[in-house]
Amino acid sequence: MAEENKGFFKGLFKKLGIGGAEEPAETAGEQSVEEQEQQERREEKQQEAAAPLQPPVSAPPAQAQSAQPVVTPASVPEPSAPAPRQVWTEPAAPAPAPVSEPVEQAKPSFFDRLKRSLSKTHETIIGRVDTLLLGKKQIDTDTLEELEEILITADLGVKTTVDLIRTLEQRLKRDELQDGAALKRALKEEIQLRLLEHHAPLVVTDKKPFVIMVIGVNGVGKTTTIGKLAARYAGEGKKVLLAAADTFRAAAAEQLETWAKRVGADIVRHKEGADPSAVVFDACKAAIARGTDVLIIDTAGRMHTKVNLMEEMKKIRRVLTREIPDGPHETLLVLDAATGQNALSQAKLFKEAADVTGVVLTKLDGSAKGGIVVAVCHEYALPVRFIGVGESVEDLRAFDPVQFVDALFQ
Ligand SMILES: Nc1nc2c(ncn2[C@@H]2O[C@H](COP(=O)(O)OP(=O)(O)OP(=O)(O)O)[C@@H](O)[C@H]2O)c(=O)[nH]1
Repeated sequence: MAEENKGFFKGLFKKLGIGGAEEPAETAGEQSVEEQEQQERREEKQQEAAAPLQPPVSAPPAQAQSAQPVVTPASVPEPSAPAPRQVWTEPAAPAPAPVSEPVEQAKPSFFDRLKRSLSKTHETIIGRVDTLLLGKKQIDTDTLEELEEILITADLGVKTTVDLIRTLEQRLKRDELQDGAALKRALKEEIQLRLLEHHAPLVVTDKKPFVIMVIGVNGVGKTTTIGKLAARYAGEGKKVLLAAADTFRAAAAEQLETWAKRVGADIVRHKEGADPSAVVFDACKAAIARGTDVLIIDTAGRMHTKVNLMEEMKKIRRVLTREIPDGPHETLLVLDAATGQNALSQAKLFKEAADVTGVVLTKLDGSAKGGIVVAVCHEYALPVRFIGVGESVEDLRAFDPVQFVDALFQ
């Protein structure tokens, strides 16, 4: 071996702390091919043994401490064994990417989720408005006429659209709509104003129990909404009782029971087909006796005519007010936003039949008909209390008109 190589190996093994046993055999002449191969294999093994000890440089400290896929003991070098350090001069191989380590993604904010949920509605309204305004140098009455058509077909409702266009015409006369951007700004402001006009969040007072009666046709998301509301109030430390007064479908009570267990609420339920009023009666008694804070009543939505609906509602109210004279404190109508104009007809029917005090619009996620929020609110002067943007508990949110319009226009 050349003299400088010997020096090099000596230095190397000294650094590795391996000692003379590992030193290449001192021979008078050159190493044999076999010896060289053995030497190379030894060095490769040393490098392999050293590599897993390299900390994954890219892993942030928090992750390194978090629950990681457990490394089986077999692959962990003995803690007492002197760990050979990797010092070989080969270009350092990048540390293996920690592919198996779950990278904690920052949860998108609710505003981002709302924006995503409204993306189809955004396309239906704002996308089409943008196309209309593309290259337009001047805003005139023709532009507003075309805008009117867009808004009506985007489920804002005829009454609300006509009202919006009239206001925009006045603003046009006042020279406030010089260009497309100004028109878009004005449209946003006017929609926001109409939503704010009737806006009122649901305030659960300290009446014991505070009674929320939930109504709406089947399939709109009533039971899911009740479960989410129960989770919200139970999360605030309130004692919640659910009344399964939708006795037409066994699965409805079961679904409610699952939610009750999940969120730690009480439930009163009868057999399938029982009288809904009897369930309400028992639930009221139980709520009073147990000192319940919030009593939420699920009702069936299978009354196809207004007369039936009114009769059923009257009966439930009669029983309820006998036990809790000022109840229900909130009659919450659940509407499926994805049904567009149907939701609007339901709002009309239920408002006349059931003294609705607030609305929940569910399934805004993935629907192109989110414009219905504006129509329900403005046309029927009903406050939208909550919106549903998905199936999980955190997907029911108190409605915020400013945030909603911002998310819609962005
Ligand atoms: N994507 C989405 N799905 C929802 C939302 N709210 C409810 N759902 C789903 O809509 C379906 C119907 O919901 P339910 O709560 O059973 O509706 P319901 O009005 O109680 O129906 P009945 O019990 O038949 O009267 C379920 O699959 C829910 O998970 C929402 O905001 N977004």
